[in-house]
This record gives sequence, structure tokens and C-alpha cells, in this order.
Amino acid sequence: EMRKPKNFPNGPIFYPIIGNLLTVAKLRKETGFLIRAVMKIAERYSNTKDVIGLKIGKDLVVFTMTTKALKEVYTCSDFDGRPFGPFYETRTWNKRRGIIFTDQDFFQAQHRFIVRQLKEFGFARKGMLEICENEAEFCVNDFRKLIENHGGTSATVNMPNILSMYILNTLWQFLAGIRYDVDNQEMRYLQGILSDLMKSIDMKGALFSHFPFLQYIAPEASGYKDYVRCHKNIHAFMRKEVERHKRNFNPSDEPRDLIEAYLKVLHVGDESGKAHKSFSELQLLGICLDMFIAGSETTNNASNFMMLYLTRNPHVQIRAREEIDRVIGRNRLPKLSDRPNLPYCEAIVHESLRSFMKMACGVPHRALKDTKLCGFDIPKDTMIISSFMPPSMDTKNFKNPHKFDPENFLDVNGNVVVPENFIPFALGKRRCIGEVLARTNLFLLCTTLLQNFYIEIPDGHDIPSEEPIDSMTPNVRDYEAMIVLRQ
Ligand code: HEM
Repeated sequence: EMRKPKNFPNGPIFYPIIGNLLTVAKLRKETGFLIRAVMKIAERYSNTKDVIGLKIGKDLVVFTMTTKALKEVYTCSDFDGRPFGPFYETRTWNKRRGIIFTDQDFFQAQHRFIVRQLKEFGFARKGMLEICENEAEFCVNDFRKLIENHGGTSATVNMPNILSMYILNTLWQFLAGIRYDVDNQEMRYLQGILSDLMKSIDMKGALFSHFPFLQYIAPEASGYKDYVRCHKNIHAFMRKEVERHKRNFNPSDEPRDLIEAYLKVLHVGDESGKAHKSFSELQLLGICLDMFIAGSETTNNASNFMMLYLTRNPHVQIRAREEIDRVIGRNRLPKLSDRPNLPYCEAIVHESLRSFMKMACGVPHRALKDTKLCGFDIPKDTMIISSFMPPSMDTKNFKNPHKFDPENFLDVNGNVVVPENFIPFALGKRRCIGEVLARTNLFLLCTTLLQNFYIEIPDGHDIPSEEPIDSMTPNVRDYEAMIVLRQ
């Protein structure tokens, strides 16, 4: 089908079968980023200010190009669906399971359960907060040990992902009640299969979703085989944990983690005495999988941007350390309750989220019915992908959008101001459910590390590049830094 739907957002003509795939793929290769590729295409068409209309394989795809369009997508319930296709279903036994890629009734019941869990033994009680504060402490202690093993004053390390273990531990404690030490084999294995999975989830993986026949005729080249293999490994890991929980499960005990809380609903129902039909053991595995996918790489990559920019900007470290020393001192570790008194450190976290999200796209949405977006007609089942660049780079909101500068989030009195349009966790019913956890981790890791260490560029090394790399979410390039113990 090469014809465009009536009043569809502007964009290039659709070629038979592939649609605009080659144009997007070529520009993506040239520019390094999907978002840049789409912006390049948009430049060629007048009247494409807010949205641009493409076709990739069998799918109509609309990209949002402005904050206005992004907000319309996230706040209008017509766009709350998730796309159909093997990419979204192969991962969960060819059914729509989990949380990220489900929608409507099924999604709502499961979403309600998880959000309540995050609140109840998450942040309303002390549970989650204590977990995050403890992990930041483990991190400092591990870095101290590392420095000790390197002669006592400093250690040069490969930086990206240096905090990933601690971030993963907060998630895994919430889900399964387990924390692992740095060199634990299970943990290394979990990290390994997660990072394999992220690699397989790139556009290459998505190719077989836009062209479902590729999974049969080109299972390797289309990414299908890798994708299936990674999911098998991760399912096996999760299933082992669910089985362990089942063996120790007692429905009259107060649940200690999400898996126990879920098993309880399966046994005795929720407060109404029954469980929604969407609850099942397989769905529990789907939730664990999704919480890892949504929670680990995002927070980890955001922390990579934070560490990169701290390394590149000693003056930012100096100001943050001055604030930490003045407010907290050196005799105790920072707590989340210190945040209101550490505006500069809080601004570093906002700025790190901004530098991470400026090249990021949201998770694809799907129009649940024929509807309108920025005045254009959007047929039911059109895929909508939102670019987070416009709200992150708006010159009206930020003094210095092209630079890493915590001042972007501070007013003249040094108080934190977050522009209303800065929405790294999105809006509406599909907004991020892990925002509090992510912000807590980033704040505690940032302040705890700066209180105890200097982060420096090793002698003879270049300043590490800030040009991000495109993967499932943007990431930083490889570089080394020297962690120096503060005396
Ligand atoms: C820096 C860290 C993070 C950022 C920037 C981030 C951002 C986002 C964004 C923008 C969305 C909306 C997706 C869409 O376009 O529909 C989202 C969804 C989601 N996030 Fe996060 N997130 C982060 C961390 C986390 C963490 C730690 C968790 C888990 C505890 C999590 C769980 C989820 C889930 C389950 C969804 C899907 C919600 C749905 O489908 O309705 N995220 N996140």
C-alpha cells in the first residue's frame, strides 16, 4: 500500500513493501542517531513542524518533533496503546504480557498493582529508600577497597557502567528481595544477559517486527534469533527466582518483595478477594522482565552521563562538594532527606537527565482509534514515536541548552527551578512508574561519591568525548577516569 491516508502528517513518499525504511536507515547511519535522521527528513518537507509521517515496512509511523506534539500524545488517551507485532510479543511467549508493551484493561490492572507496590513497600514505607541509601554506601565502600588495592590514593577505572551494579541491586531487591556483592557470579551473569538483551533490542531487532516474514527467511540477519536467545536466558533466570519464592511462600506472611506480593494475589486475590483475569504466573515473569528492561539501562545510562559530565567539569564537582561539606559535612553519608538543602546537587541530577534524554525517543505508542494529532488525521493502529529532544533543548527554558550546566535548573538565588515542559519521565497514563526510584538513586550516588572522591581525567588522557552513542537509549562512549580518595 503506497497511498497515504487522507490528511496524514507530511513526509516522504512511501515505497512498495519497505516504505521509508531505507531512507531512515541511511540517514541514521550518516548522522549516528535515529532522532537526527528523522529531523533531516523533516527538513525537506514544509508543514512538518510538529509531526512527520512515515511508513516502515507494514507500519504507519508518526514521529513527534515538538514539545507541543509530544505533550498531546502523552496526554490524549487515544494514544495510550502499544504497537502490535512480533517484536513486542515474541519476548513474552507470543502473547501480550508484561507491562511496557501491553495496553487497555490488561495493562491497567497490572499497572495499578505495580504502582501500589512501589508506593506501599516502596517509598511510603522506608523500604526502598533504605535500600537505595545502603547501595550508595556499598558503592563508596567498594570504591575505597578498589583504591586500597591500587596503593591507597587513587584508582584508574573504565568508567561507563561503574554504577550499574548498585542500580541493578536496588531493582532486584524491590523485585526479589536479593542483593548481590560486586563480584558475585549470579550478578555478573544477570548483568551479562541484560546487556546482551539491550544490544538485541536495537532497530535491528525491530526490523523483524516491521517485516514479520523476515523472522522466517532471515532469522539471523533480522535480529530475530538473537532476540529470542536473550529472552530465553533472562526468562530462565527469573523463573528460577519465582520458583524459589514459591517454595518459601506462605500466604499469611506480609509480602517482602514484589514477587511475594504477586504470588499472594494469585493465591488469595487482591483486597476485593479475587484477582483480575490478567494475573498469572507467566505475567509475573513478564513484569520482572519489564522492570529490568525499563529500570536498569535507563538509570544506568543516565548515571553514565552524570559521571561523564562530572569528569569533564571539575568546577561542577568543586561547587557540589562545597555544598555537601557545608550542609552534611564528612561524618555521615548523604540521605534523600538532605535533598532540599542541596539544590546544586539536585540540579546536577536534573542536568544529567536532560543530557541523557536529549537524544532519546519514548517507547512507541499506538493510536487506539482513528483520531487527530496536531490537526492531522491519524488512523487507528498508527505507531507514534516521541522525540524528547525538543523539551530537553528548549532555549526558552534553558540558559545554556548546548552545555552541561547545572545552572540550567537554578534561579538567580540558587533555588532549583524545573521548567514545566521538561518531562524526562513523560506524562499521563503511560508516564514512567520508576521516576522516584531513578531520581533517588541518581541523587544518592552523585552526592555520596562526590563527598568521598574526586573524579579526574588520568594524566595523558584526552577529555572524554560527549558525543553520545545510539542504542536502545543513548549512552556514553568508553573512557577511563581516575577516582581519587578525599583525605
Ligand atoms: C533515568 C531513569 C529513567 C528514565 C529517564 C525513564 C523514562 C521513562 C519514560 C520517558 C517512559 C515513558 C515511555 C513511553 O514513551 O510511553 C518510561 C516508562 C516506563 N518506565 Fe521509566 N525511566 C527511568 C527509570 C525507570 C525505572 C527505575 C523503572 C522501574 C522501577 C522504570 C519503569 C518504567 C516502566 C515500567 C515504564 C512503562 C510504563 C508504561 O508502559 O505505561 N523506569 N520511563
